[in-house]
Amino acid sequence: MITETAPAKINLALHVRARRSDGYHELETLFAFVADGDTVTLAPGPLSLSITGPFSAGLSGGGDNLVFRAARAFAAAFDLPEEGAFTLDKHLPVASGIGGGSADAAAALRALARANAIAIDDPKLFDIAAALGSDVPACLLGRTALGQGRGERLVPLDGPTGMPVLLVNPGVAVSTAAVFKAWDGIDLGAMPEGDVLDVALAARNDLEPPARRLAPEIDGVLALLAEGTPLLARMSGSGATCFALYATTAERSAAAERIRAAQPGYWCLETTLA
Ligand SMILES: C[C@@](CO)(OP(=O)(O)O)[C@H](O)COP(=O)(O)OP(=O)(O)OC[C@H]1O[C@@H](n2ccc(N)nc2=O)[C@H](O)[C@@H]1O
Ligand SMILES: Nc1ncnc2c1ncn2[C@@H]1O[C@H](COP(=O)(O)OP(=O)(O)O)[C@@H](O)[C@H]1O
Repeated sequence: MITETAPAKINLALHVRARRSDGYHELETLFAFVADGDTVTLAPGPLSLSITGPFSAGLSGGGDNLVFRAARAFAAAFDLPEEGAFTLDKHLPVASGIGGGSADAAAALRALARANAIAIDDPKLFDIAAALGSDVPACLLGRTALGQGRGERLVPLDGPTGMPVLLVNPGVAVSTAAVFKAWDGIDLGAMPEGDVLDVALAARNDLEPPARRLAPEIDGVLALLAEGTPLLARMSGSGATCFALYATTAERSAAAERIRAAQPGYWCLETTLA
């Protein structure tokens, strides 16, 4: 059996630069990953998927699941039979801006590559990933990177590994397509260059205003995160999950404790940057 982790992605910053004629948007985004997420396992057998874990309810295990889509695309690209008994242990909230589905697809591709002795940096794997979703190539790379294009053009960067992070989700699913559609079309400018943390601090998430209009619960999450002592508090991706970075684990734990007491229904994950 092969086990692959599917860590949550966060967008330390996300600048939307232009609407494209193909329905996507031109981005500049700082991708980072945390130490926790879903887990995908692959055992020999016919193609199947079993979903366990705290966020398994409400997630379809049918053919449209990104794990199945990844397995079918892998088989087609490498001319192999469609097979593999997958288990997905789902710990990340669904449709929440932290790329859970994309991470699962990337983990399934990594597991299949290992099972078939295909190099993990095979360019064909990145082509499959890009066809599955804009965030899947970044999840396949799995390290801090600048993403351009619709997110698939990647430049690896050295990030602040080990930095304490708190993720908070208010329990509302947000549609990525709807948030991009609600973007006002105004290009607020390029992302600066330099040290990842400095760039993140100087940059923005341009999807925050439209996401906040669609899901006002995000306002409450950002207000709670701002009350502590974060180095940076911001929404990730198209939301509704927000993250905060801290200098110490004590500051992160104090913030988590305060938020859990104020909003017991919110999902809070205390983790670190990978
Ligand atoms: C916003 C981001 C930031 O990392 O993350 P999430 O909020 O999904 O985590 C990504 O760009 C999401 O990537 P992903 O979730 O893979 O999106 P896709 O399946 O490719 O696209 C879903 C829909 O989002 C819109 N979309 C996505 C990416 C992009 N650069 N421009 C877009 O306009 C399109 O309407 C598209 O139909
Ligand atoms: N394995 C999966 N995990 C999560 N969502 C999935 C999965 N497979 C398909 N999806 C679908 O993909 C959409 C986006 O999910 P997700 O990747 O969690 O969003 P986000 O990137 O915003 O965090 C959801 O609407 C969900 O139904």
